[in-house]
Amino acid sequence: MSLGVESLSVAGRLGDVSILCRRGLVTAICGPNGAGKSTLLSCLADLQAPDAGRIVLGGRVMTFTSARERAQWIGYLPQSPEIAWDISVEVLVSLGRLPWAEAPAGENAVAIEDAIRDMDLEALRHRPVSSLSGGERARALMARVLATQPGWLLADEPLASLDLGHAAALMRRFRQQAQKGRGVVLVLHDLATAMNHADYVVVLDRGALVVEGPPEVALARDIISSVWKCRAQWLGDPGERALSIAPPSPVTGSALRIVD
Ligand SMILES: Nc1ncnc2c1ncn2[C@@H]1O[C@H](COP(=O)(O)OP(=O)(O)OP(=O)(O)O)[C@@H](O)[C@H]1O
Repeated sequence: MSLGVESLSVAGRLGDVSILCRRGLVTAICGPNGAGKSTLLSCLADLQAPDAGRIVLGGRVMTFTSARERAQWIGYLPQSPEIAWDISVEVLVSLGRLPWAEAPAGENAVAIEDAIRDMDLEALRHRPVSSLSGGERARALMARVLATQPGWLLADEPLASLDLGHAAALMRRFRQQAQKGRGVVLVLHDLATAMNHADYVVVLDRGALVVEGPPEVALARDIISSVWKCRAQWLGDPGERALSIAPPSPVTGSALRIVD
């Protein structure tokens, strides 16, 4: 089943964008600051009504009978999530099971434990969220989304606060989620992560769709040059690529890649 938008417009932010994401795949949405990535993701999450166009799930206009049903289908991690109460990590993660409150208690407990383990939060489970570092907090919020086990996982810059090891581990989790048949859609600034870990890449610029396709097509150096205004070069082998950005003066380049 696919999730996408058809001719979507949000005044001043997105214009006439159409894309289709597929379950079982990791889709990355890339683009410079202000390109409309977060706006697109929040529309896919059904949290923002477009001015024109439609959001489609399985080929039909996306409609849910209740907020609970939407939460069962769509797990969403915003770019700057807020935590309203100073609860413990374990309680925060367990909130991810609210959409499945009627599921057997054992099933909910397993989902919560899996999410806590997957995000390396065992040692922090009893800590109040106010005492966590930025990256620990980000992992706890991601665990809450994973605990829901929704049909679609939508995450806006999920790696932004994570160290290298936790970022690599989270990308492995996203891959596993896709292999379980879920749809995974990530806003990513790190183009090497998108190149190495996404199956499909959507590039936005100034509210418009520039290109979509396999990473090597959508993130080709001429596209990086025209969209990000950088002279860039891919190094290494497929799946382990690093992006070298040419400096303004011919001194040195720099490259960083995350490899499993
Ligand atoms: N609430 C809002 N009201 C008006 N304009 C907004 C609002 N939120 C975002 N915008 C504008 O819409 C455009 C797209 O914003 P969006 O947050 O979707 O971009 P983005 O691609 O996610 O950017 P970034 O990489 O900086 O997070 C930007 O020009 C932004 O300034």
